[in-house]
Amino acid sequence: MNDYPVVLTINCGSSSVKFSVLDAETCDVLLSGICEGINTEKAFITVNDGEPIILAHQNYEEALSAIAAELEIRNLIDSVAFVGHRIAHGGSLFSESVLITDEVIEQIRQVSPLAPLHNYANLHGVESARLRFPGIPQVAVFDTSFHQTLKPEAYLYGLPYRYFEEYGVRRYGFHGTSHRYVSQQARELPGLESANSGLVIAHLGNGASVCAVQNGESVDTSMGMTPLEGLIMGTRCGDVDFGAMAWLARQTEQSMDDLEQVVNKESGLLGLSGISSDLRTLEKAWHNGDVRAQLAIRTFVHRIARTIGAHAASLNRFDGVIFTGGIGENSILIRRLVAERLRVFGIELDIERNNQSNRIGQRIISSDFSPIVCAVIPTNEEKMIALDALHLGRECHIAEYA
Ligand SMILES: Nc1ncnc2c1ncn2[C@@H]1O[C@H](COP(=O)(O)OP(=O)(O)O)[C@@H](O)[C@H]1O
Ligand SMILES: CCC(=O)OP(=O)(O)O
Ligand SMILES: [Mg+2]
Repeated sequence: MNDYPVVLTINCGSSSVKFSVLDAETCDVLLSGICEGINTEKAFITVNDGEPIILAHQNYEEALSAIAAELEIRNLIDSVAFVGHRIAHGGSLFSESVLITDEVIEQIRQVSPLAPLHNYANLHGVESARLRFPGIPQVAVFDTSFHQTLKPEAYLYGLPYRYFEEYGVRRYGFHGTSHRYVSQQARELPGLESANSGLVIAHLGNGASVCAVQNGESVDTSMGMTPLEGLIMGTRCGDVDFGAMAWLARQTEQSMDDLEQVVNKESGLLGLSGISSDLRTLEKAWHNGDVRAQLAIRTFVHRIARTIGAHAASLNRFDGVIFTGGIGENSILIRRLVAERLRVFGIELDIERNNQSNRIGQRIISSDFSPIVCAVIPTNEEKMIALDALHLGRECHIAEYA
């Protein structure tokens, strides 16, 4: 290991690659950035909230090359001692983070058809990083791990039980690294300090899910066997009546593969609005009076509020609603509209608190009279990934020198 080791975290999302470089001793963030607009018409990299730089190509390979170039400029490339990767789906093979080996890569590949928008992107990140940092311990941190505490009544579908027994058809849940981080951070907020608390966390990004956390453990979540179930997302439809899909298949003679493409890539905010999957674009259109953008946003909000309400019923007590993810952290409009739909719980936002910028970090946004605390907690999946990478990576170094 070199004198000033750092850990590089790579989080390949469905439309972005987030990365961070953390000091391995102090866990201070030395550098962080994001490549956005992957698989869209314009991709760019932003480092340390600086000016965005346009990328020549809008794919993951280009994003990873740009990240490596930024490390080189800052003489950090040779200091990388551990790499941590976000992997969306670990299936039933992985219930916790693991050191990446050829066998682990093969196992991740096996479950990848269950999260096609993510796991293949995640594996791209793993393969590029292994080439670039040979011999450096690389660790996989799974979105599904935090939800291993779900009870059968929360993870089973109402299908014949033999499909679970013979084919492993069950709900797994995702965004677990984010829900884990946010639920830990929530204990720093007034009113939510108790270890005995019930939270509903809404991770609203391009992918979106709700999680019910009782006493620090995930007890229910809106995504299922794949990251398609639950909320309406950027391009994913979320819950849809299977009967409707069967009817559509017969009417339009589309194959299962065609429809899988429709529900994953052509639906959600994009499909409803016909404009964009990006909420920033839709908010502008909303303010310009675009009817389809307004319909898409209202439908998105309806589903979020309904799902938060349903998840409250999975808790023993209901203390807080926490917003996180790109939309949850930044969209004043979405938080306001969701909270208006949750008045049935007595929830009341404070307008000024809700209007505060995400730059101030975690904050309460409910009024002092709200019986349920509402808050925004900026997620930090990178920190959780780095901590797991450090832990497992150090064990690996110790074993090497033993
Ligand atoms: N200032 C903002 N106002 C409203 N929406 C925002 C803002 N910043 C980001 N978003 C939205 O956040 C979403 C991306 O969330 P993010 O969590 O980064 O996605 P991913 O799932 O790719 O990790 C996009 O819909 C984007 O429009
Ligand atoms: C796999 C869960 C998910 O939807 O991730 P994303 O928010 O990065 O798209
Ligand atoms: Mg994300």
